[in-house]
Amino acid sequence: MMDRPRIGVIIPAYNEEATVGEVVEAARDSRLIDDVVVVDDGSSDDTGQVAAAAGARVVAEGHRGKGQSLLAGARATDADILVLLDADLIGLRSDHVARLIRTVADGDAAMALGLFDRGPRLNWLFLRVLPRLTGERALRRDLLLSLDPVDARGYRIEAALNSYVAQRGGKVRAFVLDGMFHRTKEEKENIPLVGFARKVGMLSVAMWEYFAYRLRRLD
Ligand SMILES: O=c1ccn([C@@H]2O[C@H](COP(=O)(O)OP(=O)(O)O)[C@@H](O)[C@H]2O)c(=O)[nH]1
Ligand SMILES: O=C(O)[C@@H](COP(=O)(O)O)O[C@H]1O[C@H](CO)[C@@H](O)[C@H](O)[C@H]1O
Repeated sequence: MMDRPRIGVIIPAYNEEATVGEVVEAARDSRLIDDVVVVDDGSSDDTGQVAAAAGARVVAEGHRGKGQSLLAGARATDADILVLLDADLIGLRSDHVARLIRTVADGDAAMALGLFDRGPRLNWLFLRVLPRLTGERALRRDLLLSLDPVDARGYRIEAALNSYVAQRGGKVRAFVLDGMFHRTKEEKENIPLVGFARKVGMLSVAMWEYFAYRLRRLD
């Protein structure tokens, strides 16, 4: 019988003590997981302690940005397939994680994308019309590590992966993870306007790179 692929979960986390524990627990509840790595990206709160208490392996090497943290997590495991999860998710369930894994493990797609549940109207828009920049995805570890680290920096990594996989003819399967959403930046910041400004900054980078990557080939 062929050995089954080893499955690793990589969770980049920057000051996510409020939610990282539940995300780790949802990942560990899925019997398919061999390794859960939280990359503490220089948090000033108890993110690392909360993640370790929930049963994750914690990698902490200072603050680098989201994309660089995901790559550090991918290098810290020998899993064949990786599930990438944000640390600020609310309502994540083990069956959500299992669906992401099975989509790739069963050969149905090279990359699976799990989108927030924003309600029927917005779900259609985010699934069918808008760039699918979700942080919840599954793909082979060697595919992620073959992306040029320059293209993986910060918030551009999702846009880069979308183009990188598409340019290689890889199939992408996207679906809504019912009932799942996240703590928004407005909720994370003491001053909601600061959170909104951070969100605009993040989306500006992601959207700029999304269109830039569509215009050039990623090696
Ligand atoms: O410099 C950063 C910025 C973000 N993140 C993590 O990347 C994920 C998504 O980031 P964010 O929450 O800023 O994006 P949003 O969820 O608002 O789209 C979260 O787990 C963050 O903790 C990180 O590890 N380092
Ligand atoms: O899901 C999305 O379309 C965007 C924006 O979601 P919100 O407007 O913050 O609810 O959030 C994603 O964008 C970032 C940049 O690509 C990713 O890093 C985040 O993980 C992802 O949540």
